[in-house]
Amino acid sequence: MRDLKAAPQRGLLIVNPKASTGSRRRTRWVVKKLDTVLDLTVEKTDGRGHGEELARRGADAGYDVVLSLGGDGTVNEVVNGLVADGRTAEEAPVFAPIPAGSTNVFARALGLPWDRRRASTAIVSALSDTPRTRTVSLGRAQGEGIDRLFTFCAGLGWDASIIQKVESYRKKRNLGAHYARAVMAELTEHGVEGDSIKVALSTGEEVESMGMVVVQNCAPWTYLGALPVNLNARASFNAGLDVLILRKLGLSDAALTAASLLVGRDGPDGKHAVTHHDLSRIRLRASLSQAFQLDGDYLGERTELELSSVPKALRVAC
Ligand SMILES: Nc1ncnc2c1ncn2[C@@H]1O[C@H](COP(=O)(O)OP(=O)(O)OP(=O)(O)O)[C@@H](O)[C@H]1O
Repeated sequence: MRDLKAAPQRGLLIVNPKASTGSRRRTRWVVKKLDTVLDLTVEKTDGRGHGEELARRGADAGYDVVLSLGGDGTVNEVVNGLVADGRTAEEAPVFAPIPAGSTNVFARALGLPWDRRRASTAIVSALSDTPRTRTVSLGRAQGEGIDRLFTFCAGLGWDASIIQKVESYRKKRNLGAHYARAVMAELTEHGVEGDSIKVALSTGEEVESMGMVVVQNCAPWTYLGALPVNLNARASFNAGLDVLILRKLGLSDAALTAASLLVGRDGPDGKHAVTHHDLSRIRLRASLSQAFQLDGDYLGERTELELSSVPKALRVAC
């Protein structure tokens, strides 16, 4: 086990220069701040997958702390690189996410401020005199050519189709309006008829979803601006996975339920949607291939997936 040593620890900052709220000036500010407590190396990502490769190399090279400066896509890549090759939380470097995306769900779920300056200050304080870390769970998605960890959520069906649409709109500002537009577009395109997704829980229960299954490793599922969207409000880094299963989509009021869940107005009502808490495993089998998302990134279509909880998988400074 590699303990946090007295400063300066060796730190690697992985920067996504294309992250939606990043800039060279902001990166310089963060680097200067981190330099006060870390013997810091800075690396920039040059495209998809590079963050994972840099983090894996950083873990192999024995860095004490690896930080990301980017959005949740970069967080996902860096985390997958850090715990690659079966590294335990004790063997991997401590991780810290500095927000530079538009939503930054993982960092905010850890209690870090959205503002990167305030988040950097909190992380510097966590890494200073009395190193402060916590160990969090991760989720793992396996099946049909995928084996990846997720930090906050995975979804099959409607929510992933909506994320695909929001990504295609490309403009990152006014995310709330983009979500609302995507929900309406999804309703217009597919109506209220969802495809069947069979959900087998580690408790032995089996439930059928008509159109949407959202799995969370922590709460909230996402934010619309400052508003947390809590599909599974009890989800926690200290427990297994939580799941929301949309049960019926055959009626217009069910479509409204789905829409209001996705834009964060209401929690599940038990009739149209149910939730299950603290599960070690969830198996999904869809009648037709469905849109799939991991940590808010659309990853194509899948019919069969297994999602499992990896307890105490990663140490974070926050
Ligand atoms: N140099 C680069 N050029 C283009 N894309 C990159 C580069 N480096 C990383 N990426 C990719 O950009 C994607 C999105 O990055 P990230 O999540 O950090 O920012 P974001 O899109 O602004 O975040 P959010 O979705 O929260 O707004 C990641 O999947 C990553 O692989």
